[in-house]
Amino acid sequence: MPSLPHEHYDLHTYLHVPESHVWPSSHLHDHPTAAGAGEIPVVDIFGPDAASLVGAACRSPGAFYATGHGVSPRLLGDVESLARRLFSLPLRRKLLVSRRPGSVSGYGRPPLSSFFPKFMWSEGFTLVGDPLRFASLLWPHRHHFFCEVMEEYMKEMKKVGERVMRLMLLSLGLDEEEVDGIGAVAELARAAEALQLNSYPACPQPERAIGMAAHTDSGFLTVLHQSAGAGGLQVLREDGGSGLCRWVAVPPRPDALVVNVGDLFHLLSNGRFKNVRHRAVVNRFDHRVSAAYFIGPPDHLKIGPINKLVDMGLGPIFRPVTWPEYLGLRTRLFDKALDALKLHN
Ligand SMILES: C=C1C[C@]23C[C@@]1(O)CC[C@H]2[C@@]12CCC[C@@](C)(C(=O)O1)[C@H]2[C@@H]3C(=O)O
Ligand SMILES: O=C(O)CCC(=O)C(=O)O
Ligand SMILES: [Fe+2]
Repeated sequence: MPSLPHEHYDLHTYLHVPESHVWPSSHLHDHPTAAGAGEIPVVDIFGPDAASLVGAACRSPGAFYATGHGVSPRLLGDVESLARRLFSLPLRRKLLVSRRPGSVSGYGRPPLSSFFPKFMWSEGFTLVGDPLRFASLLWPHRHHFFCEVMEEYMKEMKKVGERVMRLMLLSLGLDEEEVDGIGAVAELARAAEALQLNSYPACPQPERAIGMAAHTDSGFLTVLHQSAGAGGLQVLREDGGSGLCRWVAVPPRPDALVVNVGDLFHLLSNGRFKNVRHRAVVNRFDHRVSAAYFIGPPDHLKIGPINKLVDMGLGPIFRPVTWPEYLGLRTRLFDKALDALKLHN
């Protein structure tokens, strides 16, 4: 296999998984078919009892299928086909928009990959802010469609995120006034957001590779669209009471987006909502793509446990932090970052 610049691999060309992408079985434990399916709650986010159903799902497992979201299938299809088009561009073109050191956006490996000795079976592109500066380099003569679709998609995702966030806060016992008052939802209009497009080519030996290593997302919440087909998303679920965990498959549903609780909502809820650990496995036949939309607080806003949720006896579990500070902590500590904010052990 010819070597490519910057250790980039064309994953569509391999008949065997190269050593660089073979993961030790300790990381892949019970991978991938052992995962049960159909165990993630489904919630109509404008339906009856939406707040209490969302609340229950966010306590455990920390993820749910959101239906009734109102995002058009046309828009979801456009995002998916543009993601496929982007990743199928020649490598030299994609490298024009590669993620620069210290920058959050661009083409290349996501930050979590630096914590693992092996490469993941995926390509990623992170979009923060105006899509034009990337699109004009990727498609010098035909970038308008990409920009229009991504902008429309981010707007729609923000609406879904805002709705879900409101339901989450209401379910925690805050009333409408408090929800607007604490700033979280009101501030969402100026929230920080990022869109991560992921591409998982079919893999000749899926049991030896991983598409996206196990992690929690750092923001408030993530809204994920995944292409129809084999699926690959799995969430870690505690088996009722036993303390044992197992991976549960979250296959694509045509009517649903997947919502994941992130670290900062775990912190905001003083530990009530579960920042769910998840990963993406790959499969032999299907080239899967996903679009993960991350919502977090605006950069300047320190997020700490909501006063009303702080137990009088226990006090707050975490100290306040901004999203950029927290991303900095994650860069050093990865999945131990939240522990570093704990006020008592
Ligand atoms: C806003 C962000 C969330 C993210 C880090 C980032 O700055 C941009 C990429 C995002 C992503 C996507 C893949 C998984 C993840 C853990 C990673 O390494 O990069 C998330 C990050 C996150 O949630 O912290
Ligand atoms: O592709 C998926 O199903 C998961 C993606 C993901 O976890 C992420 O982008 O943070
Ligand atoms: Fe994630």
